[in-house]
Amino acid sequence: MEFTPRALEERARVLKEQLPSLPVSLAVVAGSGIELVLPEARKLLELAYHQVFPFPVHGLIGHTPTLSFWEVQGRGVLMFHGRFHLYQGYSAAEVAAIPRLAGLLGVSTYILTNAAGALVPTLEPGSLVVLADHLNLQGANPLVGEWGRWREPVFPDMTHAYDPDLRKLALELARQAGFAVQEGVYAGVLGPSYETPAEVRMLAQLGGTVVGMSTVQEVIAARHMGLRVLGLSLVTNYAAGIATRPLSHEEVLEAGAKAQGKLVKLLSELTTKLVAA
Ligand SMILES: O=P(O)(O)O[C@@H]1C[C@H](O)[C@@H](CO)O1
Ligand code: HPA
Repeated sequence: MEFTPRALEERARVLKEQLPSLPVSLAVVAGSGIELVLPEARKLLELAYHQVFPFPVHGLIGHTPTLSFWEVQGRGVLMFHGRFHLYQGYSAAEVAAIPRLAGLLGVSTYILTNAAGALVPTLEPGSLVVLADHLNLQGANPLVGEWGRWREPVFPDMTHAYDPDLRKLALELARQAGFAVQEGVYAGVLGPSYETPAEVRMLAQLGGTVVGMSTVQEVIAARHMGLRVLGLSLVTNYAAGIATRPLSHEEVLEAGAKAQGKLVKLLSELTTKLVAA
């Protein structure tokens, strides 16, 4: 059955009745191999994705697909553990369901994390990249057809897709914590095969800093919903040709798990600041 705006709106209506009645301001999405928690907050509820999304959910190693609801200073924070990827066979509309649902539930700020490969040799695995922009090289857009007509604007501006104030705040907090961090451009490819060394050279020449297989559809949909977006890439590996050994998803998951402490700390501080603002 086709996934329609009506189906998502209906699901959001039902979820609003199930979720604790706190004003929700923030949603956070965890990328591959990244287990996110908010150490200073209280988890009030957890729902499996098949209870949350009105389309069939099939998983991928590295993801425990659940939505958790946290209370931070009397406000609600949604955490989406795992995302939908085009390469898994999900449509662009399904991939974009997370930010759209978050928007319907009242979220105004959308923070996404992902695991990504470094396109430049100076960017070491384990470091963080605050996304300043992206290249959508996935050959898809979540606003095509009915979803684009769902709400205004039909042609959303993407000049400041990644919110300048949120970027500044994330950079400041990461630097204060002593993390290796820089701003960069996310080259979003379809996958699931990793890039060839020639593709990696091309992506770097196009202006990419990191490469990954997610993020761009979500960001387009989030901007269409009017959400402020912050994107954080955890560099899990050097991209092909820069890396000295073949790439594997297991390695990406392992590296993600090893460095996720940084993201947990940064997100915890960001959340506290943003919820209080
Ligand atoms: O969901 P993210 O973008 O973190 O997942 C990355 C990109 C691919 O799905 C996978 C490749 O190993 O990890
Ligand atoms: O090197 C990569 N390429 C594409 N996607 C990725 N996700 C993690 N690492 C990579």
